[in-house]
Amino acid sequence: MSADAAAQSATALNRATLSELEIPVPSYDRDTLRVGIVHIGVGGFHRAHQAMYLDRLFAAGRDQDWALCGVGVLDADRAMGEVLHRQDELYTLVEKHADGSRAPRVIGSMVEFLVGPDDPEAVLARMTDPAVRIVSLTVTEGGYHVNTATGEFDPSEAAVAHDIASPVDDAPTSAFGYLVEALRRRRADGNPPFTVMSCDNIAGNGDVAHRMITAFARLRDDALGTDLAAWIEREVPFPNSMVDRITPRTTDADRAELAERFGVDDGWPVVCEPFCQWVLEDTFVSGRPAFDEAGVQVVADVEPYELMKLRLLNASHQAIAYLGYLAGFRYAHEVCADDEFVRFVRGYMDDEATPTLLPVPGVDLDEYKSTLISRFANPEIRDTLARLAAESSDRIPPWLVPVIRKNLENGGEVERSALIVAAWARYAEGVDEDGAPIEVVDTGRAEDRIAAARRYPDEPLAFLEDRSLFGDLVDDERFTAAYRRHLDRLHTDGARAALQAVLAGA
Ligand SMILES: NC(=O)c1ccc[n+]([C@@H]2O[C@H](COP(=O)([O-])OP(=O)(O)OC[C@H]3O[C@@H](n4cnc5c(N)ncnc54)[C@H](O)[C@@H]3O)[C@@H](O)[C@H]2O)c1
Ligand SMILES: O=P(O)(O)OC[C@@H](O)[C@@H](O)[C@H](O)[C@H](O)CO
Repeated sequence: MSADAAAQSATALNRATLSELEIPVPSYDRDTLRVGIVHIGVGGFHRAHQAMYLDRLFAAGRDQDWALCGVGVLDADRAMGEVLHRQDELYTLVEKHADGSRAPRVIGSMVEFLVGPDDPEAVLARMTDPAVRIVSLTVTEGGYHVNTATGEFDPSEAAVAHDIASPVDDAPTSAFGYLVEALRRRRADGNPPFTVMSCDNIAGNGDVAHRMITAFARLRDDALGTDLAAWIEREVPFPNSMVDRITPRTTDADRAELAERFGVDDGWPVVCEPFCQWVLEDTFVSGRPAFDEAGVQVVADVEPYELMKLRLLNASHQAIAYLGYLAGFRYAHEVCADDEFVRFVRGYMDDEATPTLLPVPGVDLDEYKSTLISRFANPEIRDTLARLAAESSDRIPPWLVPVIRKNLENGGEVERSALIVAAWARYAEGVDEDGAPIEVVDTGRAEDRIAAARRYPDEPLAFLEDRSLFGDLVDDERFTAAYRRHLDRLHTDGARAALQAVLAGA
């Protein structure tokens, strides 16, 4: 049967067709689930992670009053809304194993999806329902509006600026706008607040959410003459968490494969690696699902785990992304099939990232790092370097710059980190080693990064001069010497030679 024919004969996923499917489907009665969590930012990751853990709990007959209502606050989220509405909020999660096998399963833990721009009052009504006790977030690093130079709240984005100044009756347009207006209404109604549970890749994600959301509320208090910020500060918990599961963007090939191999016609399945981890701090105002019974590690202090993950996994993704792209690769697994790149990444992990970590209870770091390399090398995941190289200004400053600063303070090594930063600068020029254009994706920063990168060679440190991204790294002679040497080599000899020089200790 041709791919087209297979797709046409596949069964469209929705509640009426569940019993016809030949893959695992929810074994629980979704009609008895009740919404207890609103999640803002329903992309691939949330659907591969938190929604999957809840599906596991429901399948075990637990906690049926903690079902999910997904919310999108951006116009772009309409596309997800259309697919999920058509499919009764069901979707397929496909785990891709390195041996080519697949573990697909229909996830049923989301029972409602609301698009903010279409019906803001419906979103607020759900968020103010006392049955909702958690609002969770995956709104990307940029969604927290942190000024990377000062670490303070940056109110300049249009949607946020609108929500700070608008009258109470105006519809919110940003995630923070919805959160703070819902909390205001709950307090006015005499109801307890909800817990705000960030699941983004940010060190101290709960603490950052806490500081940014209260700063937003303070500015709104100033505009409206209210006193909500102090109440939020006092009453709303913001647990920290470390979240992990490599979830690439869904492609048409993924949709076609699901139809051909498993007979399921799903408009927006999620594909991911088999590995999954969630380490969560136990601070909730009105309870939580028994996440720990679904495999979540509930701990008192998340910090050692999140530093380990962000500095070993996410910063290594940055190492792979720019150098790998410039060397001609397009996928993470291709880079990790190359011995020189693997030695480089492992060297960064061992000699630069690891000395900056805290002791991590119960984790063998050597094994963790080896597992990371094999996860990156899974050829079935097909994680694109373009995904890993996007939004660099939100990623290098929080993940790699703290490693560099710590090593500079302690006399530690910075050679590999300096090459990673130089490779970002070279990549940001927007032209690859064959003269082909590179699409530099860096929301709100791309133009400025490209312009700074292109000031090379006249001003070799121009890219580093932005203190909002790099702090005072540009003033450190040891770092700038390494950075300049690597940047020169990237231009004269290319990414592979620059990497080989570091491996050779040159
Ligand atoms: N994909 C992964 O491998 C992975 C793994 C661990 C953690 N994460 C975390 O999850 C986040 C999302 O990743 P994804 O793969 O789901 O991406 P995605 O592009 O599939 O989805 C992103 C979601 O965030 C929403 N969003 C983006 N900017 C927003 C903003 N300013 N305000 C409100 N909503 C906003 C989008 O509408 C969308 O629903 C990442 O940025 C990261 O912090 C991702
Ligand atoms: O999703 P981001 O923007 O936080 O970062 C890109 C990747 O490093 C990230 O998505 C990883 O795949 C993920 O953190 C693995 O758990």
